[in-house]
Amino acid sequence: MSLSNSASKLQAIRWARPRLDILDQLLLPHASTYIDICSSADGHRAIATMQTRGAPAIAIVAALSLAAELLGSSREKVSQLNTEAASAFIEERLDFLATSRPTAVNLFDAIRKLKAVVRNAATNNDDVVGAYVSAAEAMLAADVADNQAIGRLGAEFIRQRATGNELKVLTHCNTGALATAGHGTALGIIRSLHNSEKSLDHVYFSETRPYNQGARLTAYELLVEEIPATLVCDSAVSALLRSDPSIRAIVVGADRVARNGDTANKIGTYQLAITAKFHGRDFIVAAPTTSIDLDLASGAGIVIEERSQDEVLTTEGYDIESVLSGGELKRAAVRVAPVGVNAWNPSFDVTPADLITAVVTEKGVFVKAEGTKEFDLLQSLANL
Ligand SMILES: CSC[C@H]1O[C@H](OP(=O)(O)O)[C@H](O)[C@@H]1O
Repeated sequence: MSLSNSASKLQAIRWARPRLDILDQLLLPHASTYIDICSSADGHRAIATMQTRGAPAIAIVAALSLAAELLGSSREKVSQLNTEAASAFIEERLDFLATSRPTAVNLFDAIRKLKAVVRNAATNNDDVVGAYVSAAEAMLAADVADNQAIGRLGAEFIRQRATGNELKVLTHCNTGALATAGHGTALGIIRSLHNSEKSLDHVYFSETRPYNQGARLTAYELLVEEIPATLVCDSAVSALLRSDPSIRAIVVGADRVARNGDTANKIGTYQLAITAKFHGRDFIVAAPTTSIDLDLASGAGIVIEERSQDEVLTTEGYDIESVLSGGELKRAAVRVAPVGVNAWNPSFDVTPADLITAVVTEKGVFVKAEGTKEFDLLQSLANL
């Protein structure tokens, strides 16, 4: 069964039952190479090494990696188990996949839902593998639909609030087709703005040190989509906002949104929210409801992934000679900071709800009640 999940020219995840391929994002933008993911072990490794990344994509690759395994290498073994043992095997594999990265809630939301599907199938003595694979495939399709809804709703929201003749926005990290099953969240809003009556004049995007999701991945997506855009250093954003009043909004993704709207996202997001507030610009979080953690009252409890100090002490690039000569693409880490210096390298930070203008989901655009500093996303979703 082949599912078309591309809502843009780029497709980070390719699923054609029983085969899963992902775009190796460690090699982008200089090489576009798909790699086979045949098992939950392959899926775990691809997520942990960030060959695939982005909150929604992490969940979908995890789910489909186990589907590929159940239809492939583990098919024979699982077929000889009774329903209860097969269900237990699937749950054990899902618990393993849950250890791949800690911050994006989408992974844990997907695992919770998939376990419920399998337990239900086991209770009814149904085909647990078939039920699992169908549920994982449904997540792939749902994410594309969610992102297109986020794009449409977010674009409408920004256009309604835009003043002046020009509309420009800024985004951080990568939240596009490379971070999801297609179209994207924050970058999905930008795609929708660009595609609708060409109402978007320009996009600025930050390099997003130290992993450079912006300079490598968002740059690649915007070039492929031919969206007029300019790359800026993370440290240049405040000066840019001060110099260009037509930048009306900063739009970012999310890895985990708490009930009150506090949002964990790529490191650097918090200071973007501060500068947006100072310069009187909207700060918009784009996130599917699979990124909202309703069990979390605020952002205080969000686990922030710490990555190696090396990412800060060096600058990751590519052996440009081998790139230019068409040779094997090699990533090259050039040491910048002196040996012996310490570094602090959290992969995410938490932006307080007070600094967020709106949370755009596939189910609606949520804003804070007049005079309040926090959202009530539980109530907002319940009121739909
Ligand atoms: C829609 S992707 C959400 C989120 O994921 C990215 O993190 P990473 O590249 O480390 O997986 C970034 O925080 C995006 O905003």
